[in-house]
Amino acid sequence: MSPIRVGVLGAQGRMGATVVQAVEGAAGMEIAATVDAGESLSALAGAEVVVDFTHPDAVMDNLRFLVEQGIHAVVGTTGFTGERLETVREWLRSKPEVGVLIAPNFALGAVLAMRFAQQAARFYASAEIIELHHNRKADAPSGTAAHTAELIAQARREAGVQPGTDATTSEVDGARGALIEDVRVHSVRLPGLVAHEEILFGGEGETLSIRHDSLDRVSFMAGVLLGVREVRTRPGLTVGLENVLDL
Ligand SMILES: NC(=O)C1=CN([C@@H]2O[C@H](COP(=O)(O)OP(=O)(O)OC[C@H]3O[C@@H](n4cnc5c(N)ncnc54)[C@H](OP(=O)(O)O)[C@@H]3O)[C@@H](O)[C@H]2O)C=CC1
Ligand SMILES: O=C(O)C1=N[C@H](C(=O)O)C[C@H](O)C1
Repeated sequence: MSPIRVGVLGAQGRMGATVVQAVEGAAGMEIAATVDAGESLSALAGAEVVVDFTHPDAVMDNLRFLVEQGIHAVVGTTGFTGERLETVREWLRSKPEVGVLIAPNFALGAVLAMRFAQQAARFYASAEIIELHHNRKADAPSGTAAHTAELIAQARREAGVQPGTDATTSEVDGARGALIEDVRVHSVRLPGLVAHEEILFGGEGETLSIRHDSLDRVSFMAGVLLGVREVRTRPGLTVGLENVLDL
């Protein structure tokens, strides 16, 4: 069988460079093209699957090009709102054979942590998230933390659980974090960190902490390579690696 021809968008970035190395070392795939900021997307025309780790401001234009060209896409770039996802679905209506996989986090442990948090949410009215990242990260909160908060909020809604009480009446701006739906998310940025998330639940006389640490960007690669292999057989939009892992 001929190797999967993979294009990488953002190939000189922290994630893109790691993806190029991973594809080069993987069986059954090869690099078809790499594109960075300021370069023409047309170089990707010969790729079967393109991996995008660029910037929230760039990713929608990239995706529109890929869908129009009939190229499957595996996207790790953050910044996907419900509205953006709906736009991608709209583009895919005229290209039903194209697969797009968008995942806020490709690390297995992060995907499991999100699923465990989703399972725990109906048992605990009070939940807060702390995400910790390197200080070169452009967006806050992280896409993973935002997605985790949405999953917790959705699980509570489905179970009819109201968010827990919080007696704060006086607050320095930002001290209680950002609200994603009804879940508070706190963002830490420090050199030395890679990507970390702690999901905290509080109940009667107990707390539950679910923590995941990516200590190296290699932690994302098994998920990205799985996505590259699977996206060709999954037409339409898939959001979250959990769907590919059948979790
Ligand atoms: N889903 C997941 O598992 C993960 C997701 N991410 C996400 O991936 C994204 C990238 O992260 P990271 O690699 O750390 O960031 P970097 O800034 O290191 O890399 C981004 C790269 O993309 C380039 N770029 C920007 N715009 C374009 C464009 N229009 N076309 C092609 N290339 C472009 C940048 O170039 P220049 O510097 O010149 O602007 C840079 O080289 C972020 O949104 C991050 O949150 C990160 C890790 C894991
Ligand atoms: O920018 C990063 O580094 C990461 N971004 C993603 C996010 O925002 O969730 C995934 C991971 O946390 C690393």
